[in-house]
Amino acid sequence: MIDQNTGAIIVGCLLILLTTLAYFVLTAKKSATTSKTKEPAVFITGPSKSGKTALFTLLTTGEVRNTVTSQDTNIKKNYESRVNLIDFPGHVKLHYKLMDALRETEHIKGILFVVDATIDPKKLSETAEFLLEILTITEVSKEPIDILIACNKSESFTARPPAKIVEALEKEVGLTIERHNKSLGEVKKRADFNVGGDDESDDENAGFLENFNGNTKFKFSMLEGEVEYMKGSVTKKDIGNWEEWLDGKVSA
Ligand SMILES: Nc1nc2c(ncn2[C@@H]2O[C@H](COP(=O)(O)OP(=O)(O)OP(=O)(O)O)[C@@H](O)[C@H]2O)c(=O)[nH]1
Repeated sequence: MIDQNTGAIIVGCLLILLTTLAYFVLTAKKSATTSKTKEPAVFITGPSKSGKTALFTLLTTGEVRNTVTSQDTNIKKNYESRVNLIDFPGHVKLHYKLMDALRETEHIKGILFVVDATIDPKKLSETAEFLLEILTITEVSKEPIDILIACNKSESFTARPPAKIVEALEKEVGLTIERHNKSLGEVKKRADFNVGGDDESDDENAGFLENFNGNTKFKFSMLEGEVEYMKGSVTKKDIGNWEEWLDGKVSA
């Protein structure tokens, strides 16, 4: 038989135990969602089949190897004893992996955005949308993040000059911003009509995108982060310019 006092003590102990347990579970959950990765990183990204994994392999092994479409990230920890070099898959359905990493990494030293220079500039709209998606995060980060548009496959006779590719990308990014701001404007008008003038938008990217109104042509030079472009060829191991850019970012 347990007397009344012993019962009260047991219940008290159980309550303390449960409260402590709940506290630890909640704190662990909170820190898991708010803490950012502290290790500095350089990201390799860009559309599918542009040669990202081939470049990652060349940078990390010095060899040109056959690659297959990636479904997951490739990571080289302590690249040049300084940063994590991470290659992200290019498929649209896997872009979230990059977006999550962009939000969760505290020190992004630079982004190598690899494009296929042989692609018809008229078919760059998806690539521009992807780049804009990246910019909406990198441009509002504490430190501006620099981007290298690495125009790969330049040894091919169908490759276009990097300046042409960048010009086409700027145009497409500008058009995407216009479309976005126009539809946002329409949503706002409807909201004003319905609720009598609420200026607040729940679109987290609106602030950045609204900086660019229809009167100004979008240019990469308008951005906080520096956007450079250089040609190269992984197959021909002609990546000296990109490596120089990378060295600059890694040692900054
Ligand atoms: N001609 C040419 N082909 C290249 C070059 N670099 C890569 N490739 C080829 O392009 C194809 C795609 O290369 P990957 O490295 O797998 O492309 P990726 O960007 O990682 O593609 P995802 O994994 O789909 O995102 C492969 O067949 C490579 O051999 C290059 O400099 N010149």
